[in-house]
Amino acid sequence: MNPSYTLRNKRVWVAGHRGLVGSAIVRRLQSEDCEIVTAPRDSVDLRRPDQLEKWMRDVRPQAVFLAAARVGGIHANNTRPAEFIYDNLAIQTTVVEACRRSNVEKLLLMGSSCIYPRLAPQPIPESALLTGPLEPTNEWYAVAKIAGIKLGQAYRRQYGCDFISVMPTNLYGAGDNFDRLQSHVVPALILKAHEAKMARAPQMEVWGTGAVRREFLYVDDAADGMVFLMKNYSDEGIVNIGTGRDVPIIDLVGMVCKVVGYEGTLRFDTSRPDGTPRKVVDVSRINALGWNAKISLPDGLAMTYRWFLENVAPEKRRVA
Ligand SMILES: NC(=O)C1=CN([C@@H]2O[C@H](COP(=O)(O)OP(=O)(O)OC[C@H]3O[C@@H](n4cnc5c(N)ncnc54)[C@H](OP(=O)(O)O)[C@@H]3O)[C@@H](O)[C@H]2O)C=CC1
Ligand SMILES: C[C@H]1O[C@H](OP(=O)(O)OP(=O)(O)OC[C@H]2O[C@@H](n3cnc4c(=O)[nH]c(N)nc43)[C@H](O)[C@@H]2O)[C@@H](O)[C@@H](O)C1=O
Repeated sequence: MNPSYTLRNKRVWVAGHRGLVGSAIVRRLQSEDCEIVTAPRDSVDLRRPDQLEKWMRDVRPQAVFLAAARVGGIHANNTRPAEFIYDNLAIQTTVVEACRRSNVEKLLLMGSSCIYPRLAPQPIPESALLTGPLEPTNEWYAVAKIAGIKLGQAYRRQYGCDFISVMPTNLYGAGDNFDRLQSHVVPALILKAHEAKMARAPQMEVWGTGAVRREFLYVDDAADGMVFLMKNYSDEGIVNIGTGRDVPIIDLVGMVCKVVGYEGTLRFDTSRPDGTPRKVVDVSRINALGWNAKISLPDGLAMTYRWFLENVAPEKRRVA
C-alpha cells in the first residue's frame, strides 16, 4: 500500500477531540488544509455501534485519528480494571468496524507503551510485543490495547483497510487530566506541588519509591508525530513514538518543583504502587521514517504548568 497519504481537502475525524491527545491533534491539524470533524459526545457514545454508524453515514469522514479511550494513571488502571478493559475494547471494536463499513481511507489507532512486557528490554523495541508477562497494575488496559493492534492488523489483512497503530510513551501537556487520583504522574505532581506552594506546606507527597524510570513525550510532539505517520506510514507493524530518553521519578519531581517554585521536602508514600521499573521506547523506527521529538522535558513542564495556571489552578476557578 502506498505509504504517502494526503490530508488536503479531506474530512478528518478526531475521535476523543476534547482529550489530552485529541485536542492536541485538533491544534496540529489547524496547519493542514483539511476539514476537521468531531462527534458530539452527548449523542455519540463510541461504545455504541448504532449511534456511531448513524453519525458516520451523515458525516462520512475520510481519515480518522482514534484518540478516544478510557485513560488514567496507575491508580485508575489498578482500581478500575473492568472499565479499562471493557470501554477500550468496546470503543476500538466499534470504531474499527464502523470505519470499514464507511470505507474510511485511513485510520490511526493508538496503543501505549504499557502494552509491552513488564521486564521488556530497554529501550523497548516494537518486536518485544507479547514476549513476556504484562505489568499487573495496567494489564487490563494493556490487553485491550493489544486487541486494538490486532484488530487493525486483521482488518488490513482481510479487508485491505489502511489502518495503522502507534505506541505512544507516557504523554503530558496542555489539556491533561489533573484529577488528584485518576491522573498520570506529571499532572498529579504539578497539582500537588502547586497546592503545597500556595498553602506554604513544608512537605508534598509523592507516590511509590521515586526510583522507577519513565519517558515523557509532550503531547504536541505526539500529535505532530501522529500526523506524520498518517501521511507517511502504511503497514501492519506497530510504531513507537517517544523521546527515547527516560528519567527517574525522583528527578521528575525535582524538575516539577523547580518549574512550580516549590521548595519543601518530599514524603514518599510507598503504599502506592511503583508500577513497571522502567519504560522507555526504542524510537529508531519512527526516527528512520523521518520524525523526531523536539520538545524537551523542562520546556514541556513549563508549558504544562502555564496551561494549568490558566485553566485549572484552584484559585483560578475561585476567581472565575
Ligand atoms: N495520556 C497518556 O499518557 C497516553 C495516552 N495514550 C493513548 O492516547 C489516547 C488518548 O489518550 P488521552 O488523550 O490521554 O485520554 P483523555 O482521557 O485525555 O481523552 C480521552 C477522550 O476519549 C473520550 N471518550 C472516552 N470514552 C468515550 C466514549 N465512550 N465515547 C466517546 N468518547 C469517549 C473522552 O471524552 P470525555 O472527555 O467526554 O470523557 C476524552 O475526550 C488513548 O488511546 C490512550 O490510550 C497512549 C499512551 C500514553
Ligand atoms: C502511560 C501509561 O501510564 C500508566 O502507567 P505509569 O507510567 O505507571 O503511570 P503513572 O504516570 O500514573 O505513574 C508513573 C510513576 O509515577 C509515580 N507517581 C509518583 N507520584 C504520583 C502521583 O501523584 N500520581 C501518579 N499517577 N503517579 C505518581 C507512580 O507511582 C509510578 O511509579 C498506565 O497505567 C497506562 O495508563 C499507561 O499507558
